[in-house]
Amino acid sequence: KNITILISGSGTNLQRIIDCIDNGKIRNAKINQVIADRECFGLERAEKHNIPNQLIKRGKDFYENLEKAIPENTDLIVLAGFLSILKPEFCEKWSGKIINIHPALLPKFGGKGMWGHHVHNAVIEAGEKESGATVHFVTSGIDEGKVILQGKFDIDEHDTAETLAQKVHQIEYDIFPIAIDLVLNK
Ligand SMILES: N[C@@H]1O[C@H](COP(=O)(O)O)[C@@H](O)[C@H]1O
Repeated sequence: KNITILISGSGTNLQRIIDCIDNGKIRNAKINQVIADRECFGLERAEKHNIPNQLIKRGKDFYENLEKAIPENTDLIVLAGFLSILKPEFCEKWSGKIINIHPALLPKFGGKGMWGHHVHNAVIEAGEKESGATVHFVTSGIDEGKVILQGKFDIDEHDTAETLAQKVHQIEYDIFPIAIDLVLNK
């Protein structure tokens, strides 16, 4: 099965997915394309692994170009730290075939502007006792799609947005491959 991965950043989740396809943790999967919406290190990871990759800059025609760039034979679109909001028409066309990872325990701390340290700061300011990550289906409602898998941990009194980000990443590296394998091989 072919998966297309959309990224915007350093691509540590992309790297984890590449490694888990190589080690068989994710079965029956092949990355047919990596697409970034900005210059980022994730593209270098794809290049290093000889995975077809391209940069589609935001701005005029971004969504048209993105639509055209998704290979016809794609079975699943995986958002791995992709920061552009997908248009409702795109989400409907690929309904049930797009998943995203979010660095918090949805439905809390989701929605517009809730990404990166903004999320972790909000979790700390709210005095939450636990945090984690969520893999969910993507719909036109930002971070509202059906949850596939979550992983969590207890927040300790010394945690900061930085330490939360690191702990959340570890959770992401555990649950994302399992969720992708689940969706692909159901
Ligand atoms: N949406 C969020 O963006 C981050 C991307 O990290 P990376 O995979 O590019 O390292 C991840 O924490 C993900 O939850």
